[in-house]
Amino acid sequence: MQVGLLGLGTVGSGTVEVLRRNREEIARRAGRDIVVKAASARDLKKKRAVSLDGIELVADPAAIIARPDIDIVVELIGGDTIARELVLKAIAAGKHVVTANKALLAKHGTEIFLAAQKKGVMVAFEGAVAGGIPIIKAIREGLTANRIEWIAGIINGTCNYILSEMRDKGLPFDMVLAEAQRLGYAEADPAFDIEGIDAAHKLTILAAIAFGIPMQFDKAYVEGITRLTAIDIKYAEGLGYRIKLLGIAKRTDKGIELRVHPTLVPSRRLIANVEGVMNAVLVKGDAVGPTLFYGRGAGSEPTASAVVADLVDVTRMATADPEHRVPHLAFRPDRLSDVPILPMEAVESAYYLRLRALDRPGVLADVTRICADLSISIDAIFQKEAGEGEDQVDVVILTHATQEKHVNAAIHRIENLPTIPSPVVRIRLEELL
Ligand SMILES: NC(=O)C1=CN([C@@H]2O[C@H](COP(=O)(O)OP(=O)(O)OC[C@H]3O[C@@H](n4cnc5c(N)ncnc54)[C@H](O)[C@@H]3O)[C@@H](O)[C@H]2O)C=CC1
Ligand SMILES: N[C@@H](CC=O)C(=O)O
Ligand code: NA
Repeated sequence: MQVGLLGLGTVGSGTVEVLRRNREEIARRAGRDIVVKAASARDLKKKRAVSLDGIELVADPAAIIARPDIDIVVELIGGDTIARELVLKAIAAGKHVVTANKALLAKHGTEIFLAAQKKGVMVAFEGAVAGGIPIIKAIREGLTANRIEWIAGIINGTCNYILSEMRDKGLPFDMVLAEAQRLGYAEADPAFDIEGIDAAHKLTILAAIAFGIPMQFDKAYVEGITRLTAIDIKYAEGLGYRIKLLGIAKRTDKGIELRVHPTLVPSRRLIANVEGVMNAVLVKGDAVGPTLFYGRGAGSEPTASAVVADLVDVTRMATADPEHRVPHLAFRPDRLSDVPILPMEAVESAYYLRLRALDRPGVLADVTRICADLSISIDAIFQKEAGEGEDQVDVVILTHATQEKHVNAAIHRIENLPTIPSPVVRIRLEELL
């Protein structure tokens, strides 16, 4: 199979390297040689760590799509503008497409998969979610007997790396983010990572293949890690929890929860101990029960591992009748469900609340009364010691599961108390299993 590669950055160069190094083994698996014939790059003269011997370098990615000798176009440019045009162009030209671009699929997946279905070509995207972990294949094929109940995952390597390094080494946020960028983990615009957007792109894709719903990125609740403070990480640790950026997709009687936010997870859970760039995805199926998938979620060769696996899959299935291929999103495109995505206020979770209170009698009574009025059941309440010479104390409350709208109402009332001078910190808490 002849491959045309669009983009020779972190993942593109890893793909060239893995294909070159494991060429023979890959050919023995795929039944045919898979070779990169041409690649497009913005800077043709740039010195690269990877050997490009035998690969024709061109500036214009559209020229690669137009070549009749290219069977598969691999899109590794990123973003959802040029990449969308190129992917649609490749499909229209009858090429199969492999991409690791979650932003593109979460926003334009419906259009892209429809175009591919009409043209009878494949669009493979294992690299788009949790890097090297074969989670798309696992959910779409390995767990296909199950009614998936929920998914909870650490699906952004950059954020997990930042949280781990802040907690373990006490390093400042900005310094760790710069290191994640240097290591090739972060998106071109790292705001996509730290604001939770990249995790929401991936969660959108996971929810679609798990529940048989259309991609609905615009309905996902997205909260990143930029407002997390060292003090909450420390208090959580003291209470037996770790804070992780989780993507959660869950079926309920009323609809589907689709949410990305920092989450307290009991420290004894396996997923709480996933550190650095590693990702982990918990999938609960009705027949299999809980399953956990773990591995590198970002970086050059881990992501290339998924891209090359897709190339092998496409090579194996290229001559098969399109009707007999696994559907792109696991479910037949004409059998998608219109079950609604729940607004965040309707979601149920437990909560960690931290308030800074004036050290006066009756403050705790006021706060607990507000919670009781709103039927919020308190699991534990801790008052931290005031610092030397301070007349304010931190109060930490852990609640039982309750609807988010009740917690928001309680926070509003607590913040209006004269004894509470600053905003209440709210972090969701999930026991998970
Ligand atoms: N870096 C990672 O760990 C992972 C990245 N991804 C996804 O893979 C894709 C690529 O990511 P990276 O390799 O990290 O990005 P990158 O920024 O390292 O590489 C992108 C490459 O595309 C080139 N490019 C940009 N515009 C171009 C154009 N018009 N024509 C030709 N080339 C152009 C750039 O010069 C750059 O070399 C993105 O969609 C990203 O979200 C997915 C999983 C992991
Ligand atoms: N920026 C992403 C790269 C992989 O998808 C991440 O940090 O996880
Ligand atoms: Na993957």
